[in-house]
Amino acid sequence: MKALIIFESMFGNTQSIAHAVAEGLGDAYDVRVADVATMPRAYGVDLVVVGGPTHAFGMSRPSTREDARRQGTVREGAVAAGLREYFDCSPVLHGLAAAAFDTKINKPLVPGSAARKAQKELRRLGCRIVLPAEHFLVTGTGGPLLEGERERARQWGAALAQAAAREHHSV
Ligand SMILES: Cc1cc2nc3c(=O)[nH]c(=O)nc-3n(C[C@H](O)[C@H](O)[C@H](O)COP(=O)(O)O)c2cc1C
Repeated sequence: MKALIIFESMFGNTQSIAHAVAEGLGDAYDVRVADVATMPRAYGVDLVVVGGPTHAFGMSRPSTREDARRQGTVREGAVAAGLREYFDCSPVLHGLAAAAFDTKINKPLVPGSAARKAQKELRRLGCRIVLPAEHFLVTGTGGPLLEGERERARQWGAALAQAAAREHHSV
């Protein structure tokens, strides 16, 4: 079975979580981790996972990515496109198993989530959500990740593989 993890990441934190989720998916899947900037096609895959940084309470926009660039050194190509632009030009993904995650600042009182918005887009495209949107925390805008978040992401990936397998058997 094939899984595609599509990540958006300005400073590398969401990228790191994407790779940890890939580790968690483990042997059950042949996993490809792809930068959203390459506009990877979710064609011929059994599971798609999308992840991005929370910007201004939701998914990034060109203006928030420019803001990120003003705040630090961003990954090459990261300003050009994000999950929002990916969804805008994605074909329908009817019945595809899917899940979303984000990274966000470790401040409980700051609301909003890129993953919840991404999950809504996945549903709009016809995906079946196999696990609810998950969040991984950074200590500041540029990171680093909170201690233990990479391991938690690996566990989430493993839980995702199990949930998708249960669904697969029940249809
Ligand atoms: C312009 C901008 C807006 C942000 N807005 C939020 C926000 O609304 N809520 C939040 O929790 N974090 C916010 N953050 C922090 C990002 O979530 C954080 O930079 C991101 O998780 C780091 O991941 P990355 O290294 O993959 O880009 C914002 C960061 C930037 C640059």
